[in-house]
Amino acid sequence: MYSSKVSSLTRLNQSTHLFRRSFFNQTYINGQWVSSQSGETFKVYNPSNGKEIGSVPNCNNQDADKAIQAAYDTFHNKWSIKTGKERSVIMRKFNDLILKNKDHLAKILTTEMGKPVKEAAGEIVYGASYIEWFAEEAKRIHGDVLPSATVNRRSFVIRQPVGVCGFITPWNFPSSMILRKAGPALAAGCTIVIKPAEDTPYSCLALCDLAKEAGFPDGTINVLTSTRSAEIGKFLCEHPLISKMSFTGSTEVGKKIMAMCASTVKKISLELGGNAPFLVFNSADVKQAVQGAMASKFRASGQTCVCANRILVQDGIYDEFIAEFTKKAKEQTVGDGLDEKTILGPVINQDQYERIIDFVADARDKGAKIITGGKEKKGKNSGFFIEPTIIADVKLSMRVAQEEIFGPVASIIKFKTEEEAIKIANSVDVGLAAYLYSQDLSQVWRVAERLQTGMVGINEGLISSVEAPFGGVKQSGFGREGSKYGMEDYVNMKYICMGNLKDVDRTS
Ligand SMILES: NC(=O)c1ccc[n+]([C@@H]2O[C@H](COP(=O)([O-])OP(=O)(O)OC[C@H]3O[C@@H](n4cnc5c(N)ncnc54)[C@H](O)[C@@H]3O)[C@@H](O)[C@H]2O)c1
Ligand SMILES: O=CCCC(=O)O
Repeated sequence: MYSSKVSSLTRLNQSTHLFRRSFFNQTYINGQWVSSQSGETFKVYNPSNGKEIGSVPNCNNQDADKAIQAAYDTFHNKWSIKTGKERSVIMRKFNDLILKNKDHLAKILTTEMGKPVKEAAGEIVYGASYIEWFAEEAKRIHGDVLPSATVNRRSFVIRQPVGVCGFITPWNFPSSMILRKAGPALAAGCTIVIKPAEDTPYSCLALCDLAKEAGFPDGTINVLTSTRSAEIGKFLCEHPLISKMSFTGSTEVGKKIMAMCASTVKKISLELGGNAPFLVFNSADVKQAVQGAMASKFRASGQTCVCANRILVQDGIYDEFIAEFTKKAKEQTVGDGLDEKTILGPVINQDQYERIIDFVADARDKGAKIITGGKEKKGKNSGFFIEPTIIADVKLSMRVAQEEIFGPVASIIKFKTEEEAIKIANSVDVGLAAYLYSQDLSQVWRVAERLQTGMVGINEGLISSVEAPFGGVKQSGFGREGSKYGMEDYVNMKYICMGNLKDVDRTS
């Protein structure tokens, strides 16, 4: 298993030299490792130390066209014509290969993205779970027989793959955001063209090598590593041979994707930004709430779309919650994700680093209290580290309350009544995840049903799992990834009407 080009990956642990060489320096189109037709490459850096990891091809529209054409041919001639069971067998093998190489993939992920290697291994397992789940679902893409209003007719619904799918994915989950889309797409019989985030192309390329080993036909999975996001994005969205775009990233870019897809009326899924409210009521178990807040806020150094962004705490337990939360936050070890002791890695890059530091300054200037942190951990040129930060007495006018922080900064707002908390929670134009902590069962249902989000965690800070539908409402997008609902985004429903059935026409 895991032979040829990637054999160095299996030796990842043995020396830094081999480790560095195991990062692919070509992209993957039509089953081949290739350079860009532009002849250009771009550099990728490790956010823990600012050092260059390597270079990958800077693909252009010519490369994109080649990848789309390969995906189109493979869709029609090889992948969609397999039975669900045949696709399932290959997907199952892909899942097994990912899990077998979990530790190697985790190190690649940590090196390019920064999250601690244990957390990265968790992401690999999480991503693989979508391949495993949808490998099973591939065998269950059922149709329907509908009751017909006319005796000499029979009506059916069949569900068919949408066709070639374009994926544009973010850097914060370089592996699982791709696999979460690839699971249902591949199971349905679709082929894919992926444009991974420019900060983190290596996890995607390593997955392709495993996909080849698993036996996907050439052209089933294609990758465009590129810094030309806007150009390639437009090309994919407007290309007539692409039937569906699935985008995970910011709301700002998601709106552009939606507008660009209008020209060819593509099916789209948008998994966009959040601004999760985390409500802690007086009846909550405070220790449990703090544990949930730690998990939700500081996962991936605060760089997840479902991270608690506004922590709303009721006045009766406000001081107790802050004291306990501060104690736990101070215990976090910040550092290089490859160091086993690290709990919090760096943030992704200089822009993100400066954005977060500005958020803290804005809150401080407007009168919030910085309880702990708020500072860079080391010189920013040697890694983008930020201490876990807690800001109390946050007002709604502050940037930490209005915008998605995407960093290890917790903003805490005091509230008095349930009505006030719900009003604040729903006051933003996005609605991905929300959390609430309460031991009052009636309150739990009252509040959960009124929160304007696609997902709600009750007395639970980590809610993502393959069995559950992941997705948002409002400007957090639409479409659902994972679960029994996840296949719907990758199939078209076709109604088939069979008429003039003489032998069943009871009127003749
Ligand atoms: N809802 C979810 O499931 C989910 C998951 C992860 C991240 N996110 C969101 O993603 C954001 C952070 O990720 P990011 O900074 O990579 O987001 P981003 O929108 O800047 O980039 C996402 C992807 O879009 C590409 N891109 C950028 N500009 C583009 C353009 N004009 N046309 C086409 N593609 C373009 C990028 O290269 C990248 O591959 C946050 O807002 C976060 O909440 C959402
Ligand atoms: O960042 C968004 C994805 C996070 C998750 O799947 O839990």
